[in-house]
Amino acid sequence: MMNRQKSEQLLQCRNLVAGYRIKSGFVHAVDDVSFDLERGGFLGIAGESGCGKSTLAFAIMRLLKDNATIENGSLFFKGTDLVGLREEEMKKIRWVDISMAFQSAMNALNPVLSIGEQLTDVIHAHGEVRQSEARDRAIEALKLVDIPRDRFNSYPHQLSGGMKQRVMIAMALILNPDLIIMDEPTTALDVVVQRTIIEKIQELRKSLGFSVIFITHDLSLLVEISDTLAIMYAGKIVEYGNSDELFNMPLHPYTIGLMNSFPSLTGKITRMGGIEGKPPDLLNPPEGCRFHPRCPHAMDICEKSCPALQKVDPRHSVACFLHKGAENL
Ligand SMILES: Nc1ncnc2c1ncn2[C@@H]1O[C@H](COP(=O)(O)OP(=O)(O)OP(=O)(O)O)[C@@H](O)[C@H]1O
Repeated sequence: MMNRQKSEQLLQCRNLVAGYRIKSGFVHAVDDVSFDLERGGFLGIAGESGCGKSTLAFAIMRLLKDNATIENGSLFFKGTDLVGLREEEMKKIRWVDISMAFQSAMNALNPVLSIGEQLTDVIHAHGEVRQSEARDRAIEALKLVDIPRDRFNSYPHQLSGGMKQRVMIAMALILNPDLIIMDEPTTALDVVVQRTIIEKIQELRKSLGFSVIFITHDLSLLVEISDTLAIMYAGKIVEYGNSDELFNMPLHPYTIGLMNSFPSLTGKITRMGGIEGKPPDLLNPPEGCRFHPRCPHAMDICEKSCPALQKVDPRHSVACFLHKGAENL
């Protein structure tokens, strides 16, 4: 992973459509989503619960639930479209090139296996490796996240929540992937532990060179830690771009609503608020812009037509008719 060119694209998601088939129809969880991720980059994806963040993450891993499908679009990872890959090919990429730290470490770790066994299992599952070597690599991975080797034989219940989460990160790192997807990795932890873990992730990212997609409902956290931000609303990216720029000049009324609801940059946030109403049912999303029923600036056109994500400058895009034509400024 050394000597990478900073501007090289690692992942290009194009017009991705994914969702769930249920008796009453199709749940439009990810609808025409596009974004880019550079090697070594840190993309934050924010949005309220149910807006499709986890579906997007699992679509990239090709680990969608049985009733879910990718209907359209592409996911170019190092030039290969993951969408078209057979499962055997995807198995060679999953965990090796792209790994994931799941939402809740409490449930993701196997309670009856020691953390050492769980880490070495990942290594053995992806190649012929002697037990002693797998053990050394597992201890090394634990060391990266500041877990001492004498914890190798500990069971998950013997560890604190923060330690379990760091074990999950060690597991995601163990095969030296290019991309780690983190889905609410610190949400269950208190603020101090959360901050320590995020600092650790940033430090490792700089030394090892992997890229991160960090998914959370906590936009105030993302603004601090991401290079690039994507704001999702009801299955769509409504605003996308450089984090500082988006923070200093949010354009979409939804992003502005989220920014206005920050309690503090360091305080604990339990849920995003500050916007009247609730997100739509993705089984029957509203016509036009999906945010229009909640938007304080909705115009006639917003009810009829869905605005495309358009560049307002090279590092900032928004999907909103209030900014239609802004690309010509
Ligand atoms: N197995 C399923 N069958 C049908 N619909 C589903 C299924 N799983 C998720 N959904 C729906 O898909 C939409 C997107 O869900 P998703 O979990 O991706 O959102 P999210 O933003 O990650 O939310 P959270 O932060 O709560 O995890 C929601 O409307 C959800 O109800």
